[in-house]
Amino acid sequence: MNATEKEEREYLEEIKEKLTLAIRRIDGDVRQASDELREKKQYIHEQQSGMDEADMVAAEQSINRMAFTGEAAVARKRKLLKLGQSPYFGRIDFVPQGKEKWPVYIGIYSFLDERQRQSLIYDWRAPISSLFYDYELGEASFVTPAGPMQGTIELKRQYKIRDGRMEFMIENGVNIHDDVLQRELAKSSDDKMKNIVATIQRDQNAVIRNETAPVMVIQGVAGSGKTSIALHRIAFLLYRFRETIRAKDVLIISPNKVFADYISNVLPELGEEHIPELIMEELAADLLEHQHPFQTFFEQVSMLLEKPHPAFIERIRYKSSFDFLTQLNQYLLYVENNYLVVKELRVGSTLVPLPFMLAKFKTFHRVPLLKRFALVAEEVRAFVRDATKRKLSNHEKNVIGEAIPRMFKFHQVMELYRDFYRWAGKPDLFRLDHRQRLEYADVFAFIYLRIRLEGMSAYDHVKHLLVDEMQDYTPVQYAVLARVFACRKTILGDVSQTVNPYSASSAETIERVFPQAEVVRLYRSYRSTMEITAFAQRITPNPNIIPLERHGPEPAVLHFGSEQEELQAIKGLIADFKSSGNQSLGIICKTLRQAEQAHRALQAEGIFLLTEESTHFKEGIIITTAHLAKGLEFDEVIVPFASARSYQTEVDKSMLYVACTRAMHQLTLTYSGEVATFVNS
Ligand SMILES: Nc1ncnc2c1ncn2[C@@H]1O[C@H](COP(=O)(O)OP(=O)(O)OP(=O)(O)O)[C@@H](O)[C@H]1O
Repeated sequence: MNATEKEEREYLEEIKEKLTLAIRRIDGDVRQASDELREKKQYIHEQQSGMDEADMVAAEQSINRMAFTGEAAVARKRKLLKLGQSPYFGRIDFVPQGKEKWPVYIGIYSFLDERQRQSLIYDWRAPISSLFYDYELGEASFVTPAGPMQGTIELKRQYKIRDGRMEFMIENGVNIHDDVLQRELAKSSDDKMKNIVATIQRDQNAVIRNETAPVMVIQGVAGSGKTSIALHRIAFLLYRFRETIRAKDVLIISPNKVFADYISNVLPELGEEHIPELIMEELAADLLEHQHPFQTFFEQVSMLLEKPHPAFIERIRYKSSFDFLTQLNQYLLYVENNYLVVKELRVGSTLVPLPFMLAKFKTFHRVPLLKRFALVAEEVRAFVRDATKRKLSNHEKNVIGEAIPRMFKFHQVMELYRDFYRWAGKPDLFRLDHRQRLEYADVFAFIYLRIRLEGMSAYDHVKHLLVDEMQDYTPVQYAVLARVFACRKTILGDVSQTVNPYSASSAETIERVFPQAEVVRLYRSYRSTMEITAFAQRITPNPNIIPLERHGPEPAVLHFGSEQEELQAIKGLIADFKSSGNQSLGIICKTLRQAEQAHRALQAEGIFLLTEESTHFKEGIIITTAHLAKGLEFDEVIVPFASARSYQTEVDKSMLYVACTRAMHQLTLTYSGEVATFVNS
């Protein structure tokens, strides 16, 4: 051990000591708070009879305050305990111009020596911590609340501290990030998504710390860290704007419950509370007030995979186009200009003249059309009241209330939605599914019409919206999101990983809906070995992808005489996996039917079947579909039934690409008959 390392180890012990003391102090505070709380409750209980309402309110407030202080102390203690395990991961010695050297240790949370009023550990989100991510040795600057601060970085170190013990320390080198990154990526993954604070890369840091973009669109290749970055960005914004945004003010829209569960660890690991999340279908059901049953996205994709009917594809294709949104908007104009015929109105002996009626409709022209009638009716009632100089009877009120909506051709948004297809000259493109539900492609278009015609304010409280898997949402869906969520947004995805190529959106499409968006493109891929990335590139090429230099076995493509033989061989692969040291294995099929078939054959091997109904991510060996595996990753992936018979269409190709890009270290495809042509191309 050299002198520097010895010094650092001693310093680590010192910090741990200080953390232990701080924890003890908190324990004391918590004990005191709980004693006081008990005493206060006792006092109130005894004095209750003599207290008036104001006393009771004051007592309740003081109890709440005490409880809050107690809870805050407990939360702080939890953070300090975690810091005790791994207090910091980086250090820079920064010398601001004309000032003394400033050693800055950076950790997952901040730690202040309260007695000396000195920061011992800086939160990774603090302004000064950006130096660690953005610069090597030499000149550097960061932005403080008082303006930019220039200086020089004289030293940069990285540490891996686990269970309070220093595992390694890396000094100054130009590639210090790469060394640690390589070690991190070579590890096996056994669990849910993890935080990456110690190895955030410069381009990723720029996205995380962007404070200005009203809409941030991250288009990144498979494994480029999009989801990780987006979650770190939320943690950053919660820190930076802690006075105005709380965890409960953020909303994550995820593709499914398993994914939501898979990512649910990251923010708590970063010390933030749980963030509310919804899956797209839940949002849709909520916006439809649970009144219109509809097909799910999974069901739509399953139909495309199992029975790809041309008319069904045509409906999806049309409703996923930007033109469709334009036509809906044109139709709304047409409705305004043609379906509302304002007339004069006779109420008893009073005539409400046409100019009055027109003027009132004009006054409310910004109000959604179907909401205007009630407002105009109020005005008309006032007019008649003034004219007759008496109160109106209920009958007269009702006459007015009913007569005005009658000036409009339709009453239900569903009638208008059907009419849209007649107007567009495409009546065949609207169909309910075999269970009389809306097809998935219609859900957001119908919601869009509802919002435009009836208004909506259900999600005004959301201050930041995160949308993952953006490629799977259509322009109409984005138009709905834009209207429902007026807040800032982070939208991320990869157009190569669409599960439905007929309805895929690229960053460019999203830019058309959000012209104010800042688009960032990420090409470095961190997840897979170069061999796996090269293999996946043969399925869906992307010349821009930059795989991180990390090697592993070549992906294997194994041929068998029959499906039985194939499944028998997979049992052998599972046994190999169990003795390999790898911790997670994903067996990823094209369809649920295939996954169920494989599950039946492999059940004895302790495999968990993940389906659309699953709500939790499972560790170990999982069998699932490519659609559900999207966003997840495994040390090892097996793709069964990778035959030409099974993988034929564009949708199939997307599925194969998604399945292969889930593998971090090892990938095996098995098939019987002919191998899928996408694999050979
Ligand atoms: N800077 C980094 N340091 C360490 N690991 C990283 C970094 N960036 C990404 N990773 C790792 O790369 C893997 C892929 O990250 P993530 O799932 O966020 O990517 P993604 O772009 O959302 O992937 P996909 O679109 O393929 O689902 C994860 O294991 C993540 O921890």
